[in-house]
Amino acid sequence: MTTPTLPELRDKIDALDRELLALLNRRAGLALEVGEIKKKEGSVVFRPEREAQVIDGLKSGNPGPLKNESVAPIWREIMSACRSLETPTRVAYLGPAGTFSEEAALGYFGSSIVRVPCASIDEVFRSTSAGVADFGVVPVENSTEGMVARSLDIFLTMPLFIIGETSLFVRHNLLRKENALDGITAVCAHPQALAQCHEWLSLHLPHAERRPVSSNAEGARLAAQDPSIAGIASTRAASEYGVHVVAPAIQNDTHNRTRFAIVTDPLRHPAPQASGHDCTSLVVSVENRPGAMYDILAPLKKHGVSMSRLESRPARSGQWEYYFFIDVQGHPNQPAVQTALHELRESCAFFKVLGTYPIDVH
Ligand SMILES: O=C(O)C(=O)C[C@]1(C(=O)O)C=C[C@@H](O)C=C1
Repeated sequence: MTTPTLPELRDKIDALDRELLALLNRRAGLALEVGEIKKKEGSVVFRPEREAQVIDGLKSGNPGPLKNESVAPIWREIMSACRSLETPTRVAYLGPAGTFSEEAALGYFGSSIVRVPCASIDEVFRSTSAGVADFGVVPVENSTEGMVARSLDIFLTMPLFIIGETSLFVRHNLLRKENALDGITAVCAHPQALAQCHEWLSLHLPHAERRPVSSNAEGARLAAQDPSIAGIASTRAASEYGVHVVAPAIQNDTHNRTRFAIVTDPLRHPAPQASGHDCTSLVVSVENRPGAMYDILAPLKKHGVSMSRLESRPARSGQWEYYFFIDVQGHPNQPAVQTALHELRESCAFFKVLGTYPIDVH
């Protein structure tokens, strides 16, 4: 048997690509029909639970050699393109172009979206609440630095609902106009990025001022204007602002990940239905009394509901009272979850469901 030549193999790839394109167009046609039905019903287009099920189903039946981790990004893009035929999806995130929040938004919704870059996390929440955007993408937790306090505080007051989550490996790079470390007097980046890189900064730029700015992309933009300033941002931001990566991967933790929540206005978008692999996020507060914490955890144990996260934030009452942010596995339409939440609510001074959504599929 003769091995095929490069041109022969490429001809075969071209033929398959034409078949794939024809199939994708048939899929897009079906999505358009689905869109018509939704328009008649007056129901929403974006269905995170359905998208999670599509990806889960394909991954579990994937015969390879395509790697399973390639399946989710490919189908997110396909569904993003199909979704955009049904209706535009406007997504707010902490901008400007080149931020990790933008990367998270594109990773979750795919690139066929209308981008709504915002100047601050507060503005992401406000734009989503005011209907300037359909969805907002906000950082909630970092594997090195812990919770993003500002996001959690806003969750307490804003009537927004979490409908999804996504997480991103965050590789921080030192960016500068000149390709050298000499002469850097200030490093401009988001406070979280400065904290996530403090070990490298202390070792290599101990005398440079660490100047917090509104986003890492803003730091990259400032670095592009002034050679005495360095920024800390992604390689995407480096090419966006035309600066050098002077030192790659300077974060303290090589496995540095940030988790983002996808939020929406519950009056315009219903909570996702159960996908089979779901998470429910809550915030509760309890009176400052013995056994209060036990009362929170007991209903979960009693009904076999797993808790995947527990964070506390001071309630700012001056009384050493706290809000607890809790993630439990499951969807409130499952009887065990429903009963556990009901019992939990009884023992809490404050109880709010922040959202229920499919667990991030990679
Ligand atoms: O199944 C639907 O409801 C669709 O609109 C189709 C589709 C898809 O492309 O598969 C697109 C958008 C939704 O978020 C979910 C899935």
